[in-house]
Amino acid sequence: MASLQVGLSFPCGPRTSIYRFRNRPVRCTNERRALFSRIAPVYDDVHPVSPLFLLFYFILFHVIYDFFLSEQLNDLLSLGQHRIWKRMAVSWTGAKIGDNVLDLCCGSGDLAFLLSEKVGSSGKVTGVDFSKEQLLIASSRQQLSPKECYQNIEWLEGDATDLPFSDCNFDAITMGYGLRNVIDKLKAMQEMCRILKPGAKASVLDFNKSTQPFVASFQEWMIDNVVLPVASAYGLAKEYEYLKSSIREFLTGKELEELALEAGFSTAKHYEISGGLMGNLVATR
Ligand SMILES: C/C(=C\Cc1cc(O)c2ccccc2c1O)CCC[C@H](C)CCC[C@H](C)CCCC(C)C
Ligand SMILES: C[S@@+](CC[C@H](N)C(=O)[O-])C[C@H]1O[C@@H](n2cnc3c(N)ncnc32)[C@H](O)[C@@H]1O
Repeated sequence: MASLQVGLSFPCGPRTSIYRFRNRPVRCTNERRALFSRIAPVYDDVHPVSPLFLLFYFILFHVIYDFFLSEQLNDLLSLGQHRIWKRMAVSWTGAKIGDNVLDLCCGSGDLAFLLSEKVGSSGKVTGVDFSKEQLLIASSRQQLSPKECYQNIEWLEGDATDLPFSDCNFDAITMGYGLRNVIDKLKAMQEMCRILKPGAKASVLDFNKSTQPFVASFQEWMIDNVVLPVASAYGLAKEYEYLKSSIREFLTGKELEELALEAGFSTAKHYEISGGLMGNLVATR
């Protein structure tokens, strides 16, 4: 699979790069990419100053948005719980110092940064996402952090269903709030299985599609009455509206376990988190 580097004039460190390796022609996939790119900050590209200043404003805007809006929004909506859920997802991978690990659908990089702390400077983390806007935020967060180990992260633009890695490559994979948004979920799981080393784990964190009517109703009530009103105040109502239908159309824990086995994993266990509102699939190759 050919990898073609995108010419981004972004002040990245020597080990930071963003690659593009394939455009997916599927309209629906493009729509989802557009949705996540809209959630990433937009900026005014008609500015009568030099390209260097433009770049500066662009980075500043992304950083401010990321730290003071995006982060706060998920913190607010989950009462800070999403940080704990993400730490749990990383722990479940069993990643350790020196490992070569992957964060699929990395978005602005929360899980990749946690993985980076686990594997240390002797390890390597790759963050893959199909939204360039999300990757730019991730990259700017990396550049602004004083943490030395974060220099072990590389960002790649790509599709979870068609990954540019050889077989048996990674010691662990995380995927946070990604699989629910992927159209061909079996293909994504097959790709994860293919690129993991034998015995290595994929940890897939997402909203849980509960089979208990009370939990499912409470989850929907929270989305309608807490998440949507708060997201509206941030101008993101449309983007968050998509949450409820995507959870309804998602797979239950049992179905996720079956999907992982069908994709070739040898074992799969789904754990419910926070009373069944969230879930984490742990699949071992
Ligand atoms: C970080 C979180 C979700 C990421 C996320 C996933 C998506 O699929 C999206 C789709 C469209 C827009 C945005 C996203 C998105 O940000 C999880 C935390 C954020 C949630 C919005 C909070 C959900 C609240 C729960 C329903 C109830 C929480 C109860 C808690 C124990 C207090
Ligand atoms: C809700 S965000 C989650 C980001 C991050 N993992 C987190 O937990 O904060 C979902 C991300 O998945 C990405 N995504 C969705 N489908 C994808 C696909 N088929 N291939 C690559 N990335 C995808 C989106 O661009 C978005 O950044």
